[in-house]
Amino acid sequence: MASNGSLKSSRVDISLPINRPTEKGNWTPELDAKLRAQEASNIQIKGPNALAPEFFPHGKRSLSGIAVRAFCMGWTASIGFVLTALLVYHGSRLWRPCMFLGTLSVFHFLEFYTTAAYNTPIAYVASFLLTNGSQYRQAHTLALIETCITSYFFPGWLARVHSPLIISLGIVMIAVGQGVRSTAMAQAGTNFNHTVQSRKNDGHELVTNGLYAYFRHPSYFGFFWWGIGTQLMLGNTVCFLGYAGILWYFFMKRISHEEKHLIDFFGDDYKAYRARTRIWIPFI
Ligand SMILES: C[S@@+](CC[C@H](N)C(=O)[O-])C[C@H]1O[C@@H](n2cnc3c(N)ncnc32)[C@H](O)[C@@H]1O
Repeated sequence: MASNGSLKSSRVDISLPINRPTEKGNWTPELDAKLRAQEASNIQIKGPNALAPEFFPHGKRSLSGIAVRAFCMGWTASIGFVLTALLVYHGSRLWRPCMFLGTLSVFHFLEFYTTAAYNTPIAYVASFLLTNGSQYRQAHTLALIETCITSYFFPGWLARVHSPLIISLGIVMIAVGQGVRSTAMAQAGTNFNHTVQSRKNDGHELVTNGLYAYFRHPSYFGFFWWGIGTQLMLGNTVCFLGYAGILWYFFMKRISHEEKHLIDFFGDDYKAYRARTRIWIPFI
């Protein structure tokens, strides 16, 4: 590759796999060509051949940035779960923060993985959802602090309120929530976007099959119960109440906003879909 900085010389030959899922039903040769062109133009290159930032209108796709994050997620999850097993085996209460870090790493890895596998053109560094707003980071930091404090300083109290039944319930909620969310992202494919769309994109189709036949917002259902499950697993009382309240309020607002746009996009089809499905988050 020449280093004169011209756009032509900075072209890289990439052939990231774009799923051509005939089962998604909305795949046309035109859409395929458009997505491939978009993908090719959104690879971020560093150094003298770098494209200007305006070539990345939807966020960065730094391949090195993605590789580093995936590597860190893998290591954190592995160390977190191995330490959890060792600490539980030795009767230490400090398995909780390790398990939390492992669970968070799996969640953020799967956010990127499902996007990359089922909606390749919009798989950017941001798809890990690590920069999901300061309140999101604060919530997880507070949960980590609460579980460290209660595990270390209040073992007697924790032993009374945090029974194996509650821990098991939390783990089941995490597994179900994570499974539903990742499956929904896979089934919605190119119709799924981490950012609520206010304009209908070409090829955006109403998804009403798979999990969407039973849940109107399966990825939100999954995240809501996953989040509450993490706090049950950790034995956090303050953050359990905080997560439940904040997540409920957040999804209540978001769903009402998202559905207004979906009615604009799909009209009576969405109204009929809305009438026959439930969200399965209490009081929403
Ligand atoms: C973060 S995704 C969440 C999707 C859905 N609310 C869920 O929980 O699985 C947000 C995007 O999905 C789109 N979306 C939501 N429900 C949809 C459906 N049933 N069919 C197609 N697109 C949908 C919205 O237009 C929005 O841009």
